[in-house]
Amino acid sequence: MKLRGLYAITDSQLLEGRLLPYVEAALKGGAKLLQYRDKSTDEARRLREAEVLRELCNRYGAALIINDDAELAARLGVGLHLGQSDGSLSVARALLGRQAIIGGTCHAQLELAEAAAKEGASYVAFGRFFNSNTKPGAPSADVALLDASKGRINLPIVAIGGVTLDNAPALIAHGASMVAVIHGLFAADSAADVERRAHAFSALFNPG
Ligand SMILES: Cc1ncc(COP(=O)(O)OP(=O)(O)O)c(N)n1
Ligand SMILES: Cc1nc(C(=O)O)sc1CCOP(=O)(O)O
Ligand SMILES: [Mg+2]
Repeated sequence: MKLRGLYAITDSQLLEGRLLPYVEAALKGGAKLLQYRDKSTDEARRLREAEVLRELCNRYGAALIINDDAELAARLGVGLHLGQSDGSLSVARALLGRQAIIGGTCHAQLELAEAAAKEGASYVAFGRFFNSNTKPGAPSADVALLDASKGRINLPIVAIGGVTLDNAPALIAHGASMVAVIHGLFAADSAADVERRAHAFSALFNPG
C-alpha cells in the first residue's frame, strides 16, 4: 500500500461510546491508515475492539496499525507503531514479517529516523508540529525538519501533533507523506462531521 494520505488515530477517551461510527466515518472519508491507540490494560476489550477495527479497515481498503503492542499486532496480522521506549523495530520486523507496515516515532531527530530506517521501519513519524490536545508535552518539531529530511530519509514521513485542516497543507508542502490526526479529525459533534473532515484531509493529498 502507498503510504500517502490521512492517518487516523483513535483515542479511547475522545471516542468513548462512539468508536465504531466515528472510525467508519474516517474510513469513508478516505483515511488510509487507522491506528488503534488504547492505553488501557483491558486485554480482552483491546482484542475485541482491534478485531472489529481490522474488519472495518478491510472493508474500506485501509490498513490497521496497533500502537505499542507488537504481540497484538502479530496476533491479528496487522501493522504496528512503536515509540522510542516501546521496543525494538528490528525485533518487531522479525516478528511481523516483511509485508507488515511498521512505523516508528522519531520526534524531531533525523538521526532517529535514519536508525529506524536501518531497523526496517516502513515509515517514520516526526512531531509534534503544533499544540496538541492529546499530547501537549510531546517534543516539538517544525517544518524545517521536513526540509532537512529530503534526500536523507528515504521513507514516507508522517507528521503528527496538533494537525488540523488549516495547518496540514504546510506539512504536505514541506514533504509529509501522511498526516496523523486525533483531535483535528475526531473532536467532532457527529460522524457526519468526521467524514467531512476526513474527506477534506484526503483531498489535500489529491489537489485538483
Ligand atoms: C503516527 C504516530 N506517530 C507518533 C506516535 C507517538 O508514539 P509514542 O511516542 O510511542 O507515544 P504514544 O502514542 O504511544 O503515546 C504515534 N502513536 N503514532
Ligand atoms: C500520539 C502523539 N504523538 C505525538 C508525537 O509528537 O510523537 S503527538 C501525538 C498526539 C496527536 O494527537 P492530536 O492530533 O490530537 O494532537
Ligand atoms: Mg508508544
